[in-house]
Amino acid sequence: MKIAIGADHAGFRLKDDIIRALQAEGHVVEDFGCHCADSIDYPDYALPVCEQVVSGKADRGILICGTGIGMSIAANKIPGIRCALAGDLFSAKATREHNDSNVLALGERVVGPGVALEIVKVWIETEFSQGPRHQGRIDKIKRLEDKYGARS
Ligand SMILES: O=C(CO)[C@H](O)[C@H](O)[C@H](O)COP(=O)(O)O
Repeated sequence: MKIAIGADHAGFRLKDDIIRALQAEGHVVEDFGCHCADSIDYPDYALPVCEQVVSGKADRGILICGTGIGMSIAANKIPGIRCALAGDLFSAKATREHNDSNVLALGERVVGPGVALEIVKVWIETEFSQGPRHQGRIDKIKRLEDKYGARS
């Protein structure tokens, strides 16, 4: 799988751990920064990762900040992105099965690297549960984007 990844200054250490783990599993990872603890603004790093996903250049995206919240808010402003903030394995699995999430957000200040790497693994490996129940809800999210996207 091709995965785009980005982080702010509060998430770049976990990003590097995740990149190593994904590469060890054979995934192709493109790193959109940042690379040090100098304070930066997470929306600037959410955007290129999400653009890779909506353009189809990447299969999935992963974003890390202190809590994962800022990254997830920013990512979900971009039409076509379904970004899930996950801090546990159940949610990571469910958001793939139910929401077909295409971007995962993590909080380096919230989850330790051990849990984070397990979350990434289950999120990468879980397939969307095809079927009218979940697809119908995703279609309704798309209609929300169509109605409000230009103003959000
Ligand atoms: O957006 C966030 C909060 O939901 C992220 O956790 C950021 O990483 C955080 O705000 C950065 O905080 P800092 O005090 O500027 O390091």
